[in-house]
Amino acid sequence: MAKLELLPAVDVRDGQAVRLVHGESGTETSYGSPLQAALAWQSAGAEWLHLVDLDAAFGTGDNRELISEVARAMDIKVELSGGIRDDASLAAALATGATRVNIGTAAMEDPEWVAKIIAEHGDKIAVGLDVRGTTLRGRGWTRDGGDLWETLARLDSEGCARYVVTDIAKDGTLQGPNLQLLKDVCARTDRPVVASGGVSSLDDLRAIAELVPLGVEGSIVGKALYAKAFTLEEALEAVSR
Ligand SMILES: O=C(O)c1ccccc1NCC(=O)[C@H](O)[C@H](O)COP(=O)(O)O
Repeated sequence: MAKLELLPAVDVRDGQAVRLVHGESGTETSYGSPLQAALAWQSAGAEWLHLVDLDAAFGTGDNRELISEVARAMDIKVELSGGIRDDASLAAALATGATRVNIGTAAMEDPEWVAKIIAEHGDKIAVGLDVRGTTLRGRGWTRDGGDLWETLARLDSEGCARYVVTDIAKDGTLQGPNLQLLKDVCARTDRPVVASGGVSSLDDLRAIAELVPLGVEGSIVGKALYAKAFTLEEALEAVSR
């Protein structure tokens, strides 16, 4: 059976690595230098880094230079997220050398542009399906963006290569992933799914790994690593068999 990929997260706000609760601005816990965090995950054996520009996602500025510095310093694969909504921000994201970029808001607000970039860039484009219930949320998860299932069907028909699925109610809470949501998404698409939000324990990761045969390819892990619920080495070991 294919193993579950792990993507340790570095979410950047105002130049610092942070974690939010439910993705809400103002709930930040700071964890210092994003570059140091990213290098630590790489040294611990990560094959992927999930790197998020939260200011770009919220529209409160951006950390573009720092994000680029972090992405360029990595020898591992990078998934870049946050505020990629037009040609300029996409070009800047791809210029960092990121393996793939994650599109959120634009998938709801600018479907024609997203269809165009999917056609142009193939599996360098993933779409973030960030939901409360089955309602998508955009603009840093602050605004409703339509129905999950309608959007998934549209993106599938346009050839979207991969989805990053986040239950916002779980994100940053250490309350465990929404396994049912992941199963439901996998039942409606044959594209790989990356799980995000809520991982609290090695058992959570093992439970997500059970969904690999259904189409779950990877899991993002943020708060649990920063809170030292387990080490990345332990997590990689837990999903390696
Ligand atoms: O990814 C985004 O664009 C984003 C926008 C607004 C708020 C949060 C956003 N991302 C958060 C993440 O990707 C987290 O790193 C990830 O879900 C990890 O969650 P957890 O393991 O629960 O800390």
